[in-house]
Amino acid sequence: MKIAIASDHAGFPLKEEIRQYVAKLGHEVQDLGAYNAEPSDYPDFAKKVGKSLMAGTAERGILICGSGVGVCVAANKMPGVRAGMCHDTYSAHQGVEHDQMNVLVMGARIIGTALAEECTLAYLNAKFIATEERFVRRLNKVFAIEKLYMPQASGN
Ligand SMILES: O=C(CO)[C@H](O)[C@H](O)[C@H](O)COP(=O)(O)O
Repeated sequence: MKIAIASDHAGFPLKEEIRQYVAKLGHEVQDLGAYNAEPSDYPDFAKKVGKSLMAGTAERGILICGSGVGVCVAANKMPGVRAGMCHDTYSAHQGVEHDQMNVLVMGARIIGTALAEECTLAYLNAKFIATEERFVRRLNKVFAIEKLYMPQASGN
């Protein structure tokens, strides 16, 4: 898969580990920064990953900041982005299977590298279960909210 990854300065060290891990798994990784640990602003990086998803140049995203909260809030302001902060493997795969999460968010000040890698693997291997009518029904309600409050949203 094509994976867009980004972080702010706080997420930079973990982003570097996860970038290498995702590449080792055989995915095509787009590293959208930060490229060093100089202080930076998390919305700039959330926007880069969101734009990559909206343009279709990436199928999934990974965002990392200090706690995960900042990039998660910012990314979810963009149409078509369904970002979820996951620091456990259950949420990391269930978020895709039930909710079609397309951005995995983690906090570098919260989670260690080994668990972050396991969450990343669970996320990347998971697929939305489109055969479950209730998941599709709920997702369509999410699209409806997006259409109502983000008029430019495409709904996918
Ligand atoms: O972790 C965050 C809060 O959710 C932010 O996204 C930033 O990473 C954090 O605020 C950075 O903190 P710093 O004190 O500026 O290093």
